[in-house]
Amino acid sequence: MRFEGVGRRYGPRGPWVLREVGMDLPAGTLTRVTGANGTGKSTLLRLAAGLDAPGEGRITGRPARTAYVPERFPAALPLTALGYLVHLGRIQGLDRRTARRRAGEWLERFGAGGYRDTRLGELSKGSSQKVAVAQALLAAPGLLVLDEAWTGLDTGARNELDQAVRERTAAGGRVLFVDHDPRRLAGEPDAVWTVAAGRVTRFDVEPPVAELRVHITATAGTGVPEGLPTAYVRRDGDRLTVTAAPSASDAILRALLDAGWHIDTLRTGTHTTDDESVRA
Ligand SMILES: Nc1ncnc2c1ncn2[C@@H]1O[C@H](COP(=O)(O)OP(=O)(O)OP(=O)(O)O)[C@@H](O)[C@H]1O
Repeated sequence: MRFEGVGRRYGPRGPWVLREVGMDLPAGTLTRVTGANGTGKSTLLRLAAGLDAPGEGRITGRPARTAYVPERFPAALPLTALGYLVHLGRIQGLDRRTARRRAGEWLERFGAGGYRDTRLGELSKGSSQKVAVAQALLAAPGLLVLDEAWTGLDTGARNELDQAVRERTAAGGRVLFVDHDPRRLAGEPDAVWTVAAGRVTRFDVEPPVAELRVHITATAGTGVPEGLPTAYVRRDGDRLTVTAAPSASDAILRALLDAGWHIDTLRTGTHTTDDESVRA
């Protein structure tokens, strides 16, 4: 699936919210979209899901089965949770038995099995969100679009949705998501795209966001030990500063002590771009 020169504005004379978007969504991949509030993330996701059409450019290769979960779920329908899911499953091409079985399974997975016969309007916000997510997963979509879909879910259901996302990509589906929590599926996306000033640009790797780091300073040694685990090393006179992930600290301390260094300080902090500028 591909965006080619896609632009979108609201109203014929409105400002362009997005312009010249060129984005690939290959089968079997997880794609994250980031960006500040109001930059156009939801607009991009609605375009991807086909709920909104580009004002210019085109989107090709969208899978026939596409599902979308918004942050807020319109629950004012006179149906029970199960009735609603079966109805949507039928619309998505499932036979009634399969729709009923899968609806029950997804409600159970998200811890909402007890609400299957509850009317949508009587569900709490969290339970409504579980129904919204179940609705999107029912028919194993080739494209799953999640716009802050974790909001309002309890921890168990959030983990279950993470797992469902992994299952979708493993089965060859595409998953496109926005979430305010930078730890959501951290390290798992195949691509991260950022929306800013109407443009959508790709990061090749997910930028570390406030990642915890250990900073070790040492003196009185001679050479920098070889083969330090992935670390940024800065030499400043006879002082060495090593910055790395906390999981690497034992190995780094051992290597420095073995090489005759004296450890002065060890502190933890968050990742800063300064660390990158001193990459050894
Ligand atoms: N239906 C609409 N009519 C007019 N303007 C809209 C409409 N939907 C969005 N916009 C405008 O388009 C811009 C991008 O909105 P969008 O909701 O896509 O951003 P977002 O990055 O998802 O924001 P947030 O992080 O706050 O959810 C905003 O300036 C918004 O006011």
